Amino acid sequence: MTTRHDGGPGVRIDVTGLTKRFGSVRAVEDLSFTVEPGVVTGFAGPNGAGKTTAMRMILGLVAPTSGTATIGGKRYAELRRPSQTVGAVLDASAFHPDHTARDHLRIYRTMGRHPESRVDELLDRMGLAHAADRRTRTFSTGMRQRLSLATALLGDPRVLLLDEPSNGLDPEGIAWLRRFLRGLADEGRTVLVSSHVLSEMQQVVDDIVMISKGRLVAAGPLREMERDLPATVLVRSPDAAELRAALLSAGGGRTRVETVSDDGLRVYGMRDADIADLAGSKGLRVYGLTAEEAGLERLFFRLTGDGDPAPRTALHAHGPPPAAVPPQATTPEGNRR
Ligand SMILES: Nc1ncnc2c1ncn2[C@@H]1O[C@H](COP(=O)(O)OP(=O)(O)OP(=O)(O)O)[C@@H](O)[C@H]1O
Repeated sequence: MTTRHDGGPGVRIDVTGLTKRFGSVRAVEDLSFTVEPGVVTGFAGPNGAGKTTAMRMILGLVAPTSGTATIGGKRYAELRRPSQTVGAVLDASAFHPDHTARDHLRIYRTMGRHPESRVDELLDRMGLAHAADRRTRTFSTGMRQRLSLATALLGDPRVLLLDEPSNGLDPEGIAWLRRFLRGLADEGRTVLVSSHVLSEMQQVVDDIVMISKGRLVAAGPLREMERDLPATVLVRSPDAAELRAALLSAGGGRTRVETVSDDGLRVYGMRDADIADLAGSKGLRVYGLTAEEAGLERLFFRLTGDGDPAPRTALHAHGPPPAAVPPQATTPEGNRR
């Protein structure tokens, strides 16, 4: 077993040929990937791609139609002390509204037979000590996410599976979550975190498993995938048609130009300064130039062949990103309520 981190033995997740059909719905189809310890692995894909179903199969909550998922070489049902091996958050809202944060953790602590000291330790670590005796009905989304994570960590598990943990978090909450996930990986843990917001995931993950319509699209280190993407520049110009012709003519076959809106072009294979110079020399107006980073969204759309996503950096041509979806009704220990 390998780990890219020095902090103790790591536990790998192996998913092999995993398939789940619900009647005629192919939720997960012949999915194979590994999740390594010591890094944060993003499980990315649009709504309905099959992320939750795959995670539920890894956790033994849904029986696969075929294929296997193992944690440290064992299926979930074969683990001797599951809550000391795997912590999971599939739903950050599954709390009894009248229980306090401390009540909640004490119940799960008792069920998992974890040391009593874990409750206060985790309330502290999650920044919830001040709210320990408040009823969870008064908790904000961010506080609920933190309490879910605390529950998942009660058994000090080496493996964490988190389904859309950034859902509903404000920018400060997302920044906290990023630091938290990085800390878990730095402790040598195996961290699989799903999200349908690819741009958000890009800032925290080391490895990525990308799925679409239940199938694997790509898997591997994010940096390597990004390297394969050509740099692009978004250009906003009221003379877009003329500029497009000039770019193609000057680029001599090395430059590709995509029309993204009435006055928006995406240019492949030419630097922003060269585009500005060319436009100036032809007397064409340019109102905006944005060098785009090789983003996960572009990678995803390129790999799935579904066309490029709406440009968000400069042109805002196609409206806001999709809304977050509510998580599923499952407790951190995986039992439906
Ligand atoms: N119990 C079920 N019965 C029938 N169909 C299901 C069931 N659970 C999931 N599905 C279907 O399987 C597909 C994958 O759903 P899943 O929730 O795993 O996707 P997801 O990637 O987690 O999406 P989201 O980001 O929206 O949560 C969807 O078409 C969904 O409707």
